[in-house]
Amino acid sequence: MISISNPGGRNSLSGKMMCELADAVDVLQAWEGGAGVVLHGENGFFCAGADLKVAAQHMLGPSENGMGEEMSYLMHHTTSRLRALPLISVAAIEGAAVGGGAELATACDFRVMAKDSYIRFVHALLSVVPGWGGGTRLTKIVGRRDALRIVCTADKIHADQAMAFGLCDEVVETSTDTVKVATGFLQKLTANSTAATRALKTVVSQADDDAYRPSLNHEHDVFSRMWGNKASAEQIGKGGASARKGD
Ligand SMILES: CCC(=O)SCCNC(=O)CCNC(=O)[C@H](O)C(C)(C)COP(=O)(O)OP(=O)(O)OC[C@H]1O[C@@H](n2cnc3c(N)ncnc32)[C@H](O)[C@@H]1OP(=O)(O)O
Repeated sequence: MISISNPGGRNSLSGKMMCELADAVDVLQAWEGGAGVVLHGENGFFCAGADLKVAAQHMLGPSENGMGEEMSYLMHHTTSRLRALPLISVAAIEGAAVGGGAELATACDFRVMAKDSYIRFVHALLSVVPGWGGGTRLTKIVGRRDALRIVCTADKIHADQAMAFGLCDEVVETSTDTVKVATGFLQKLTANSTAATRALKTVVSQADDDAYRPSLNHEHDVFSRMWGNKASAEQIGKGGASARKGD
C-alpha cells in the first residue's frame, strides 16, 4: 500500500513528498514476491495535485527557475515506473483526485471510487496542461473524445460518470470502505500464481505502450512551457482551482 498524507493541504504533494513517492516506487520495483499494490490518500481525500503554496512561492519570486520542468520530469518518471511495475495497481479514491492527483490516479491500472468522490482535471483553469503524464494516460484510458471533454471542461467527474467514461472500475457506496473494496478488487485479480500475474502485467503493459513514451515527451514539453507563465502564475497565486469554488 502507498499512502499519501499531507493533512493540511488535501494531500497535495510537496517536492519532498514527490521524492518520497519516487522512493516508494523504488521499493516496489525491488519487491520480487508481490503481485499488487493499492494507492490511497489519508484522511478521506485522494490528492489535490502539486502543493500550490510551495509553487506560488516560486512563481511569485524573482523567477520560476525551471521548477515546473523539474517537477514534470520527476513525476513523469515516477508515474511511468509505477504504471510499468509488474504489479497490478489500484487507486482507492475518496474525496477527490484533483489536478496532479487526477493524473496520479491514471498511473494505476484500476480506479475504485467512493460514490461521493470525484476526479477533476483542473489544469485548464490554471492555464496549463497536465504535467505528471496524466494527459497521455487519460487519453489511453477513455479515448480521444472523452479525454478532450474531461480536460477542456475541467468538470468534476463523479464516480458514476467516471464509471460511464471507463475511468472508474468499481463504485463504493460507503466511502470509508474504499480501501477495503480496492483490496478485495485487487485480490480477485491476483488470486492466481504470483509469477503468472507479474508476467501477465508486463505483457499487457508492453503491448499497451507503443505510443506512450513519445506522447509523454510532448506533454512534458508543453507543460514546461506553460507552468509559470503569467496566466498560470496568477491562478496558482490565488490557490489554483479552489479559487473557483462552487463550480
Ligand atoms: C500537476 C499540476 C497540479 O497539480 S496543479 C494543482 C492543481 N490543484 C488544485 O488546483 C487544487 C486546489 N484546491 C482545491 O481545488 C480545493 O482545495 C480542493 C482540493 C477541491 C479541496 O476543497 P475543500 O475540501 O473545500 O478544502 P479547502 O479548499 O478548504 O482546502 C483545505 C486546505 O487545503 C489546502 N489545499 C488544497 N489544495 C491544495 C494544493 N493543491 N496545494 C496546497 N494546499 C492545498 C487549502 O489551501 C486549504 O488550506 P488552509 O486550510 O486554507 O490553510
